[in-house]
Amino acid sequence: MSMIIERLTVIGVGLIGGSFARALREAGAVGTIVGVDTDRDNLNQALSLGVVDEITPDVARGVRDAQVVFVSVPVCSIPMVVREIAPFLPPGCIVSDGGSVKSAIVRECEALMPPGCTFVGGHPIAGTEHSGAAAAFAALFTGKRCILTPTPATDAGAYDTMARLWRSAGANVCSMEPGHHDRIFAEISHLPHVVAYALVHAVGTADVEGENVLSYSAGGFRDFTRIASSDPVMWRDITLMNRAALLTSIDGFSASLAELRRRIDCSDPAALAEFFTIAKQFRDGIL
Ligand SMILES: NC(=O)c1ccc[n+]([C@@H]2O[C@H](COP(=O)([O-])OP(=O)(O)OC[C@H]3O[C@@H](n4cnc5c(N)ncnc54)[C@H](O)[C@@H]3O)[C@@H](O)[C@H]2O)c1
Ligand SMILES: O=C(O)C(=O)C[C@]1(C(=O)O)C=C[C@@H](O)C=C1
Repeated sequence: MSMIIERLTVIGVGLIGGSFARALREAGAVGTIVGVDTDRDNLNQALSLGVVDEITPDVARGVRDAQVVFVSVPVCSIPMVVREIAPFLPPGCIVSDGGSVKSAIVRECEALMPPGCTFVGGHPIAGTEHSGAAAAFAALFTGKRCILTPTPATDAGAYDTMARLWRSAGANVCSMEPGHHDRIFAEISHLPHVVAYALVHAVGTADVEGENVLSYSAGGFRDFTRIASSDPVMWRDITLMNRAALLTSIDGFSASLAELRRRIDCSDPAALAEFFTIAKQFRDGIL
């Protein structure tokens, strides 16, 4: 793989920013990688683990001479970080992100770009429940989707550079309108996380004759709730930023749960088997 850019700055060297850095280095797609993070311990760890080549807590110094700045912090902080770096961006710099919500970020960050610089929204559809530079690994994006969310304001060359970087990180790149992205991921990603957190909350506080119910958890509960171990700040921000679409998804889920409850309450075997069969067919179809 040939080099695509000489200098990349990653702001937020956690699971996603660190994995992007590791994957690009392994592919030989970047020269120097600079890491910026507000968590000094995490930043030092990123350097000692070889995730990045240089570190600084100072964003102005961090973006100096960067061809691409990749912002990978919790979604509500992304526009704030972009506002902070905007006066220091070198001419022609591309700013991109890995945030799980797109409409508000793309709208606000595009408006913050100085003349000659371009914002390209992005979202890799891969992750784990772990956080920080130590959790980052190069293969995270291999064979996974990365959605870019260009608008009429997006420079074609900048889009092409981000698409090439993500492909060299192993991802399959596609593009999507930001609002459409947010409605889809409210259903397929944000709703399951909210349901998993709610389920663990309910079972964790359930009182069955004073027993610690969680101590009886087995494969089913553990498989279903892995994602409830994800970072609370990341999910606080996602639910706040995609509030409207997520509330619609929660209403759809509540109706589905209410319908299942009704069928259980009626002790109707055929209606229950039908409900479970339809859900099983959907689930088997994605394996
Ligand atoms: N974890 C996933 O499964 C996943 C998947 C796809 C996209 N994302 C998105 O990627 C982004 C990062 O998530 P992550 O899982 O890598 O989180 P993470 O907690 O592993 O990393 C985020 C890093 O950002 C740093 N940070 C926070 N605020 C900062 C600021 N203002 N300036 C500089 N650094 C700051 C934190 O110290 C941390 O090291 C989020 O926007 C998230 O929505 C996450
Ligand atoms: O596998 C996980 O732990 C994830 O939650 C990853 C996951 C998801 O599949 O919903 C979470 C958030 C993202 O924005 C993209 C991917």
